[in-house]
Amino acid sequence: MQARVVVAYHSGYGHTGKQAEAVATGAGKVPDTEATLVSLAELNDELWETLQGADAIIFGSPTYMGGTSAAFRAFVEATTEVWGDGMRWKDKIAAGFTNSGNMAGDKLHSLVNIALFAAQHGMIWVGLAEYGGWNTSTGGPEDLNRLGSWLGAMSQSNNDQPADVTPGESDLRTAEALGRRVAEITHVHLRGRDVRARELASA
Ligand SMILES: Cc1cc2nc3c(=O)[nH]c(=O)nc-3n(C[C@H](O)[C@H](O)[C@H](O)COP(=O)(O)O)c2cc1C
Repeated sequence: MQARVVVAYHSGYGHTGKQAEAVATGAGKVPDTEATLVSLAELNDELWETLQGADAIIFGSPTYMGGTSAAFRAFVEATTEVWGDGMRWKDKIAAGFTNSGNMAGDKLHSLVNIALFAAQHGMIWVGLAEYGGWNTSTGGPEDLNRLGSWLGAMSQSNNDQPADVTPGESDLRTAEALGRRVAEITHVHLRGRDVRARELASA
């Protein structure tokens, strides 16, 4: 069975876009997974069709002033149409990621906001499930999940460097890990749903 994972992101200056690419790479590494990357810069019919066809949507936004970007928020508000039309994203798998300039930078607030948004749609949230890194005397910034986030994947980009340099390698590996996990969980979910439908049909 093919799992369709869509990574839907906004990025003002490319840094969250780099993270989004890594998330999609991770998802695409899981066999029988179709990983699609879509920008939320333009909310057109093609975008809505792609999102409707997804089994899982991984949402990404930069953290601006302690929350998701205005463009991401415009997308969130536009999804009320999907919600109002019979909760069409209900039971899709969801996850989230964010990038910002500071190590903390209030990124958690963006992830909480994205998780609440997914919950309002009746989606099933998947966290990162990796130990936190860079938290011992022998740890360092190269550790996986160096920013110690579990609700979703975080990455940090130096404010004075472009997206081809920052976020760094460990944050991109962390983003890949999220993509892989979401794809794996999506396969399990699809299989389970299939089995359950057959059980109910034969009951
Ligand atoms: C309007 C604005 C607000 C920002 N607010 C924050 C913030 O609250 N916390 C933070 O750590 N960085 C903040 N930054 C820095 C960005 O998060 C950082 O530059 C990030 O890499 C931008 O991602 P992007 O290239 O995908 O747009 C802000 C940047 C902008 C332009």
